Amino acid sequence: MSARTLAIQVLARVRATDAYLNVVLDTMLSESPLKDPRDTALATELTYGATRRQLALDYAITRFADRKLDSMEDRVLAALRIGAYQIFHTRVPARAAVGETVQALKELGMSRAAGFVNAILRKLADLPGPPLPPESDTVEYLSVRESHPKWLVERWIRHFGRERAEAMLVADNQTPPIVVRVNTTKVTRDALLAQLRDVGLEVQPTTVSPVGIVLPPVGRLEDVYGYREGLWQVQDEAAQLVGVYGAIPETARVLDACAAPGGKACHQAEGHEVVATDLHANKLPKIESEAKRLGLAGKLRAVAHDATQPLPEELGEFHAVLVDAPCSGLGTLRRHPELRYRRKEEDIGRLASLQRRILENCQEAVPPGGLLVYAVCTTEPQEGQDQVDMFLRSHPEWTAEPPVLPGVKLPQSQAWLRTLPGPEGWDGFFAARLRKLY
Ligand SMILES: C[S@@+](CC[C@H](N)C(=O)[O-])C[C@H]1O[C@@H](n2cnc3c(N)ncnc32)[C@H](O)[C@@H]1O
Repeated sequence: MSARTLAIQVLARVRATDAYLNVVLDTMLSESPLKDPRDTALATELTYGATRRQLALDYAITRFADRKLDSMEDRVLAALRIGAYQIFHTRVPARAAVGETVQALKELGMSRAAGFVNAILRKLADLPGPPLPPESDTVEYLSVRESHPKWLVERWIRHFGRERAEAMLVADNQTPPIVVRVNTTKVTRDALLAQLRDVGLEVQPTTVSPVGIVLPPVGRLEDVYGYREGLWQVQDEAAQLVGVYGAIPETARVLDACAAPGGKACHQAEGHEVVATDLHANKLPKIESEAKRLGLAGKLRAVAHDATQPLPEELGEFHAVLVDAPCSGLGTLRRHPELRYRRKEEDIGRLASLQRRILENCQEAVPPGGLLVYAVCTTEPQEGQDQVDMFLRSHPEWTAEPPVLPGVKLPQSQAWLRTLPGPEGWDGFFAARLRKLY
């Protein structure tokens, strides 16, 4: 199988089943591994790139197609998107992009559609660049140019201003760097940086997180130095900052109430005894296997539990609770490129209500003097700052208490930790550190 044949099948399956792109890609790559690692890299770039740019590619394809995109067979539309992506966004010469994509479709037994796809792709290849609406309509223009739904473009301009909103849209179309958190129970960051350089990797420390390392593009992460030994765990710099910002005292027993897949729970387990709960029992083995790989299994227990419901007594008492709540995920669109087309504006209010219920329930588990760290990987104030403001207004026994962290300069506005997608290269996160006074 070629990279393009696999890429067409991946996009077709994502469209047909509404599945996550990363899950389908990983499954298909393990079912039908490509022999050359360069083909794996190409299939990854084509599927992620064509999904990130999907709205703009569809805008171009629609110009030349004599039928509606919705009525096209999944593999035909996937081939058109993959072909158009190569033409507009890669160095593949246009002629090869068209020829190889049409060939891939034929290999899938779709010879009858090949002529149709060939004709459209050739017309796209003749264009000087991707077609765009007039700049006079800012929202429509940015929506197509950066491939985000109009409601989201409008919303970001309203919340963050045109300049920041544009930077966020652009950042969502970049491939994120691979960032790992050093397992400080096994190695220091300086020592791990030196060890990774010794094996020939060009690594850099993260600029703000004191425990992060940026890796260069690598093949399988499992083959990178230190993976098997549990010296690091993949985690975006902004997600690492949530753990750092939490600054939970060393002796505290910690509940991570929404823990899967376990990045923040394992971070906490480096210094604390942690109970990691999640609504979905099928997500617990991933948390457990990561804790085991990192040598933290003795410090972490994973349990299925709904965070809107009172905690079972047998889980014991906690000094601090982390609520990394289910959210709209709008701070992580570069990692989950299909999410921007699936999310609806109404989801934000629905998720904010769920977060509110989780927060209300989890605050009960914190004793006077204890901490609650609330975090969401979204850009939306309704799920972040507004949520916490509302909580504090109705709970005079709680206060926001930003940590004192000598030597760590956090991106912080007033009492909160907030990161936004943009040139800083990290995900969008919001976190608040709350103390129960009485
Ligand atoms: C943002 S993710 C947590 C990420 C995790 N803290 C990490 O750093 O790897 C939110 C998690 O909340 C879980 N979740 C959703 N509703 C929940 C509920 N009612 N109770 C507990 N967990 C829930 C989801 O299954 C999801 O794994």
